[in-house]
Amino acid sequence: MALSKEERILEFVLKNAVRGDPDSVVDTIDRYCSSKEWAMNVGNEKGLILDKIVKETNPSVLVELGTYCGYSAVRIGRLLKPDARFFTLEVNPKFADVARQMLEFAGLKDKVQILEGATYDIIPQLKKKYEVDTLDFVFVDHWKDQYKPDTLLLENCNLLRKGSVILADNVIVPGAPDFLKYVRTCGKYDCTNYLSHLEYMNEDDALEKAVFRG
Ligand SMILES: Oc1cc(-c2ccc(F)cc2)cc2nccnc12
Ligand SMILES: [Mg+2]
Repeated sequence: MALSKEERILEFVLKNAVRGDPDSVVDTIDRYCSSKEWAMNVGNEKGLILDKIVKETNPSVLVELGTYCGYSAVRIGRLLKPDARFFTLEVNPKFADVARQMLEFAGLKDKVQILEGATYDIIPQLKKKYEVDTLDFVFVDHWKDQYKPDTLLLENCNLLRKGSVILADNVIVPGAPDFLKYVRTCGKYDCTNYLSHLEYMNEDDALEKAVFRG
């Protein structure tokens, strides 16, 4: 069977990046996806904004919704303190398998836990099954129609506390209008928009930061 695009990206990393060096993994994925095949990684331009917000937050317990090939899991994982607990959720088994190998190659296997399944099944398990109290940081980068429902689920599962940071990718393209309207008007969040560009393209895109008021 021919390799999938995600497997081609992984193969390029295994051949061209430096094992155990997360920065080289991130740079190598960006090189492949900007020159050979576009893929929906957050990319380096929005990635630098993500880095800055992760560093400012310095999270101890965090979740990513949508792992894909593991690009942002490597990006975030490389900035975390040794005892941080980072869960990344992926519904597609093939993507989860690529991400698992990507994280292992980057040397982040023990820092990032990939949870395979639907966010609406896993989020309600975080407290009891994964011993999470509340979340310091959530990176939302999965299917746009899930952004608002999963934000409501995080609230209703009491996983957010005063200061919990939700950072959402793609609020312009593909866009998550119902999520944006909700976090900006419900009165529970302080919102900031970070205008940038769609990964590997010149098209506008943005990240939205929504800090829970508690
Ligand atoms: O960063 C992203 C970009 C796109 C995407 C696809 C096709 C286009 F034409 C433009 C943008 C989809 C995404 N789905 C899930 C998570 N992140 C995504
Ligand atoms: Mg995205």
